[in-house]
Amino acid sequence: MNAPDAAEPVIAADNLSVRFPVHTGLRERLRTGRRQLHAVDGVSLAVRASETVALIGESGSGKSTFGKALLHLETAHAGAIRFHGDDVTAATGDRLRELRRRRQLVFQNPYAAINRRRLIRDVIAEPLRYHQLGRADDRRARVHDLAGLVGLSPEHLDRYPHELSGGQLQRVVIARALALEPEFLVADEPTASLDVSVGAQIVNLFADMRDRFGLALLYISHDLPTVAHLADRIAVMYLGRIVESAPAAELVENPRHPYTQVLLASVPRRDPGHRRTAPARGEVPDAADRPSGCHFRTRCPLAMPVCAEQVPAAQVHGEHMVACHAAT
Ligand SMILES: Nc1ncnc2c1ncn2[C@@H]1O[C@H](COP(=O)(O)OP(=O)(O)OP(=O)(O)O)[C@@H](O)[C@H]1O
Repeated sequence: MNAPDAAEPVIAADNLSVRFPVHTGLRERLRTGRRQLHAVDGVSLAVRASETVALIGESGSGKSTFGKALLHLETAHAGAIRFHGDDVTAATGDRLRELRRRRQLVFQNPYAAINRRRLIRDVIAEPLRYHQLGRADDRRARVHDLAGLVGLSPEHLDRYPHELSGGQLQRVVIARALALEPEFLVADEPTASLDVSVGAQIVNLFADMRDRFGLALLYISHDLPTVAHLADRIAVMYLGRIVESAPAAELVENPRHPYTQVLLASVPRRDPGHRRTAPARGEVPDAADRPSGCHFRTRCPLAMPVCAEQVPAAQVHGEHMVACHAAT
């Protein structure tokens, strides 16, 4: 077997789309036909080993749906998912089972991810038992190692979930996700239910685990300051589409899409000379009824007539992509 190519993404989405049916009354269905909500609309994104790509955007922009689609937890309606270059979009059976081992999810609420009636040691051992890995003794030793790795002490293992804090429980979920030595991890707002300082420790733990195991990490968040430190690249999503992506420092220093500028402007800056962009007007439109052309145009301070008529093409300058008619 050839050595893996470091530049080859662990996982890549090519023009991936996910749609959901919109349930409407019979009269409307007869008038307009069956409607669909385009939660993810032609998204292309790749994550390499030891790399963190952050996906940011307001609630409802399709971030979680995209992350789940990469893990085969939502069905892709169009486009492809590649794992180490292989098209795995239609994987089933043993291949899908193997892929499930190699790709894991940590999501927002650790309480919802854990069976409350099991001891912590059994929670962490679940995937090892499910995939029938190792003998009972080996699994016991492995659970101890995993606990140490994520900063839990051996005493935590003989407790029940309700005896642990939110931060400790999120460490349990991370240990469980790492048990099968995945190559790709989706972290979906993993600090959203935690205090700021505990959340910061969890972010550091993700960075540690990424570096130690060479994980490809997709980190989903609506919090730009958090991801600016953690991520190598940031992609900004709005109503199903990536509107801008760039290396993290470049995106923060030189945001080119008005939506990214608005997201950054809502973050307090220490620099007193910093000019604030006007906040985006109004609410995010209904995802089942997106504006024509550029979906952001109804809230955009720079909107022009062309924005209603044409979907902006992706402009690529080096590693910086922006899809906006007004971006120069
Ligand atoms: N199972 C589903 N059935 C129907 N619509 C769905 C389903 N899951 C998500 N949606 C819709 O798809 C759109 C994208 O949702 P998604 O949860 O992916 O966004 P998000 O950016 O992750 O938001 P949040 O930060 O609130 O989780 C939303 O309009 C949501 O209501």
